[in-house]
Amino acid sequence: MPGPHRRGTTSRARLPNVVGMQPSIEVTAVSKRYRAVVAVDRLSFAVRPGEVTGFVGPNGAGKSTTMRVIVGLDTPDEGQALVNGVPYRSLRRPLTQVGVLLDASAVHPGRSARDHLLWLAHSNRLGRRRVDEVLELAGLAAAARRRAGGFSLGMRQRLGIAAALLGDPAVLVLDEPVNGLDPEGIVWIRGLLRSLAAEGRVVLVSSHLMSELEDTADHLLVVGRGRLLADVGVAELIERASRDQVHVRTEDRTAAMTVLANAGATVAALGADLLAVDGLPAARVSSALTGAGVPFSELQRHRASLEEAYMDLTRDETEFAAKGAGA
Ligand SMILES: Nc1ncnc2c1ncn2[C@@H]1O[C@H](COP(=O)(O)OP(=O)(O)OP(=O)(O)O)[C@@H](O)[C@H]1O
Repeated sequence: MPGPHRRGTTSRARLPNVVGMQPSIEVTAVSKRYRAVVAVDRLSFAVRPGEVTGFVGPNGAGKSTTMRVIVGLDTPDEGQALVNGVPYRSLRRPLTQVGVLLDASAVHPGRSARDHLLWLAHSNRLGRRRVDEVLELAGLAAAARRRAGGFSLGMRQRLGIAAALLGDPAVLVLDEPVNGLDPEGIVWIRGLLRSLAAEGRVVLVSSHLMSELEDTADHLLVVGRGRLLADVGVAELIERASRDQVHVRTEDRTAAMTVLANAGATVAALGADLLAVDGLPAARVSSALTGAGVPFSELQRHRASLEEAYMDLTRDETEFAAKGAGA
């Protein structure tokens, strides 16, 4: 069984690898084209330490391409990406500075999980003890000697995360780490990401699961068609999307709709006895209904979910949406 993440990822008290400066990722005016496709379009952002930053956007928005540029696997046509102030390719012993999970299947299928990590550790002059630590941390200790080729998707993800943590890096770039994890694994990765950030690390994590990020991320970078749509705190984005919508429960829906429309609100029915009211603060909704003698049992300001906030933001940017979806 996977072990819980109990006490951070390192026995060291402070981050050892970025002396005299904060760890960072800085992307400046990066563009990347593949023939006719503009995958990334003059994208600029900086990722702050001490927070989990979610990297989100519709399919094909350019997230993986951007992450590949950050870790030197793709060369941008324009612009630059710096990690801890330098291009990734000029880092010495990169595993000790940047932990990367991009493609969890990129493991020699005939090698055991432990041998895979030993090989990586050796290439970066890291000790064997750390290999056993990260196997334990990722819940793979019991499977350490099994061939990685026989691993499930979730186990491969765990192995990829173990590899990313091997060098105790101050910067983490994780593409869809939740992919394939079971519910226990999802809880585990959530705790792991939060504690990595709490230790002052830079944690950039792409995901399609807004519900996951709502519980995990502090900040969001939203991209669409290669461009930056938002660079915003999760709380602020939800607050913005919540607008001033008020939900009212009433037995007399028709009368309530008439009264509120006459008071200047836009009203939509959400259910037999539930209304969504836009354009009127809660106090005015209450006084209008009370004044007209329309009974109601509940009245509360609606808090948008991160999913709703995200859908608002990306509605026009979805390149591969199913025809008719959301219409
Ligand atoms: N090696 C490549 N060759 C050609 N086109 C590519 C290549 N890699 C990415 N693209 C294209 O670039 C665009 C951005 O792709 P990318 O994989 O970066 O998006 P993404 O946001 O990670 O998508 P998803 O959420 O589906 O993983 C897409 O149109 C994709 O088809």
